[in-house]
Amino acid sequence: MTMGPGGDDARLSRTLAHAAGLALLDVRTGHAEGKELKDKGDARAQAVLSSLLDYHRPGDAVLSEEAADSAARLTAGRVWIIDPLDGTREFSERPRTDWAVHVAFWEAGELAEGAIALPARDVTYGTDDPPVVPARAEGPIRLAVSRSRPPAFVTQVAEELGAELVPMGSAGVKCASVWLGEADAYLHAGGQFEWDSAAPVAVARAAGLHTSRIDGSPLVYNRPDPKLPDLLVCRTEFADTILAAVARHTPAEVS
Ligand SMILES: Nc1ncnc2c1ncn2[C@@H]1O[C@H](COP(=O)(O)O)[C@@H](OP(=O)(O)O)[C@H]1O
Ligand SMILES: [Mg+2]
Repeated sequence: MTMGPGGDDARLSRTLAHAAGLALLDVRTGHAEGKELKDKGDARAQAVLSSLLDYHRPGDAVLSEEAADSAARLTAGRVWIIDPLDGTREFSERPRTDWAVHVAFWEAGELAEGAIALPARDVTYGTDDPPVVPARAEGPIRLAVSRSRPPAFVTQVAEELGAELVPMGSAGVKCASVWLGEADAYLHAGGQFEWDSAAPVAVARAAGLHTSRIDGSPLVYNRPDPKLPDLLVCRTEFADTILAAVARHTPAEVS
């Protein structure tokens, strides 16, 4: 852990996510629509995160959805993995609130800290103060799933489990729905990148949730190829049941 300007790494993750979130809210008050609004949001949030990281942690490497990748991160001991705007589509659809800023900190082989801001809901979750997962009410398993491109195999798994699908945008918001008790699991396959899940997975782990690939193997970050196409984040009591159901359905998205 590094203490420096901006506090320790967990505290800095929160500060960065919150600051980029304020900038995104400002962008959203403008007149831009559609692709122009998405592009402005991506660029502004990237600029805020990049300048704050340059100032607070000039020696650290960065992997961002919105910046050129550098091989330097593969030999670095400290790497920030950021998605300046996750749920870009939903960001451009005012007044939707299911979009997020992801800031994760990776150190020596493992996700160490992270924060995710949901600016339109005026809340930031972080490993510095992990969410407390509420007790579960009775009822069918609820699976958070992409609202715009739900993987076909998730529908098959849901049918087998008698589960309900809860569609929403943003990987981060779907993970948050699990620690908030609004869903029991976020199941995804078919494509994603490390920045889509790093910060939400760091927070989910700190909250005591199960996090893995859909074959049950560990999620590994800061690899040479940042593709990380599938994941399961869920309440621990459902991990075995969901992984077993997934194993009975070969996802076309990953076959
Ligand atoms: N099949 C796929 N291939 C690549 N990225 C995907 C994907 N499905 C989802 N994602 C990414 O995961 C994030 C959440 O998607 P969704 O809301 O559909 O669940 C989005 O990130 P961005 O908004 O940062 O691009 C989206 O681009
Ligand atoms: Mg994303």
